[in-house]
Amino acid sequence: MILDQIVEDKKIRLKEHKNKTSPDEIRRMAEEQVKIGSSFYDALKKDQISIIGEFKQASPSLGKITSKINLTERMEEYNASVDAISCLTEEDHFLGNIDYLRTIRKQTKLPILRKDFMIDEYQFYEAKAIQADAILLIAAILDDVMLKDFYQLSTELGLDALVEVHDEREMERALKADIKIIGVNNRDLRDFTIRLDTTKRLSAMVPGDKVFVAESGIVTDEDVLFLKECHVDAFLIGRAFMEAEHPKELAERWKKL
Ligand SMILES: O=P(O)(O)OC[C@@H](O)[C@@H](O)c1c[nH]c2ccccc12
Repeated sequence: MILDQIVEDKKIRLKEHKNKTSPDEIRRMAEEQVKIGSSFYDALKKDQISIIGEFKQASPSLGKITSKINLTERMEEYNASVDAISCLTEEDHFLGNIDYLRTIRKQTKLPILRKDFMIDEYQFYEAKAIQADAILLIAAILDDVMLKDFYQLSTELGLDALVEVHDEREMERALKADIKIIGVNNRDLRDFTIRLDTTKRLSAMVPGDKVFVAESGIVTDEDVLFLKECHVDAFLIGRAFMEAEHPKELAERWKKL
């Protein structure tokens, strides 16, 4: 399964990162940071629907994504239209990098989500050191103990955690761990099929006080209308924004729909 491969490759990358910047050093860097970005949680919790705009240059399911605009142009559009940014930092399968997040940080005060496969404490200090405001926790690659420990560490570091689930069992685990921000990935990472109905199915389990995020496969007006019916608080949009000449126009239209 692709997820296993990504995690294996991540372990190798992690070693490289630790060799370059030692765990002691990264902790020190994390402690030194003054928060620049606003609150990820607050950005999604507000009454109106929120949009998280992603920066993603490739993925195992979509291959290489060609963008018509450069990163600076993209950030101008995002700054004027979305509520939070998601930046892929996974190198091998998504062609991400922590340097992209650093570049984005210089161009926005919007909250930034570090989108990666978090499997080691080191990555949380690193996220803090590069001035991310939030991190992603993927329930499918974490057992209950890791989920709880990483969630607690995030909170201690002042990082919001978006916990990603894909089925009822993972949703139950997230609810048991008392996670505040829950995302449903509509993409099945085992075969890459996309079903927006996943959000609809799981929405019934989510108590009203949670922040509920629909992720992946949101491309058309119909998709947006369908998900609004599911009472989500936010959409996470990658490909549609990456391929759009003017993501701002799309974001504005979708908010109003
Ligand atoms: O490009 P899309 O279909 O709009 O999807 C965005 C986002 O949901 C997707 O990139 C994503 C969701 N969960 C992830 C976990 C790891 C990497 C990437 C992801």
